[in-house]
Amino acid sequence: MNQLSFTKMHGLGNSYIYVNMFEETIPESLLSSLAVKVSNVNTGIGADGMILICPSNIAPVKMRIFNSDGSEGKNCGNGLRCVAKYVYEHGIVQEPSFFIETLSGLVKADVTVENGAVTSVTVDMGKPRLKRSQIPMVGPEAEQVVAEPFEVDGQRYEITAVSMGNPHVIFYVDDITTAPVTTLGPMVEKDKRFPEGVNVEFVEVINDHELHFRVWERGSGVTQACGTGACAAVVASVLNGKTARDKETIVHLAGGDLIITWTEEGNIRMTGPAETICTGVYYY
Ligand SMILES: N[C@@H](CCC[C@H](N)C(=O)O)C(=O)O
Repeated sequence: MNQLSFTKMHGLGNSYIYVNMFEETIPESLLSSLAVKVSNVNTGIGADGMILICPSNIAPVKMRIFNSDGSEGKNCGNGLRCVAKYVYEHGIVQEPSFFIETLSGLVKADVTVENGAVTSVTVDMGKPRLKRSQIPMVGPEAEQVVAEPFEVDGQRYEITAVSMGNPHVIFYVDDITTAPVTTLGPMVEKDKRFPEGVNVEFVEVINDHELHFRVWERGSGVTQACGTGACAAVVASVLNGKTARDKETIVHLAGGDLIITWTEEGNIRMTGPAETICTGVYYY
């Protein structure tokens, strides 16, 4: 039987099983099925997926994220803050500001440390990608998808699509408590117009710097929070004239709040917490 040391961490309730690949070895062919197994709440550890903290040739560390269905994502906002906490607290990095490699590029993390523990992390998530071909979504490649009519099951909606290195689609709702997260979410996640699938977000605008947010994540379903999704919601809200550019926006997720700014220079800055739940050994 194989065994694996792990750390379970969460960012606003979006939990993953973190594996330190500086010390562990897992064959590439097992990663997807292992993510499914460890995520299972009954027969595994229970999480929204698995995140690998890996050596990198271009940064101090590389993050790989697997959803609970075993699919590999290209980015994860809550995961980045947890990886930043892990590598700082485990001495893999010594400076409070450092780069993390992801499958969608390099991002920069700045940790806030109190009594040796990381309490909050700001990540410069880079620039949102707005062309249809970059989401990706079928249709005219160079066009943006902003307040575009979108029909599902005979019902008409309006969508805005944003890539934060991974695909997001935003639906505005009048009341977040009745948002059709578990009904519309899974239908849109696998809609053919999004050839790589999509993370589906529901947003209620409170005012020009505050949003309510719920999510159906590609590959994981309902989660308490999605960092890249919250960044995408802020971008969508600026594009739709609902919130201001270059101003801090508070995004209220099911698991707590993120503070996000789409800066004048074009990058997205996200600040929020990262927490360690437990460590252990998993047998497989
Ligand atoms: N929870 C994440 C996003 C995880 C990946 C996503 N489900 C995908 O497949 O793109 C976040 O905090 O950003």
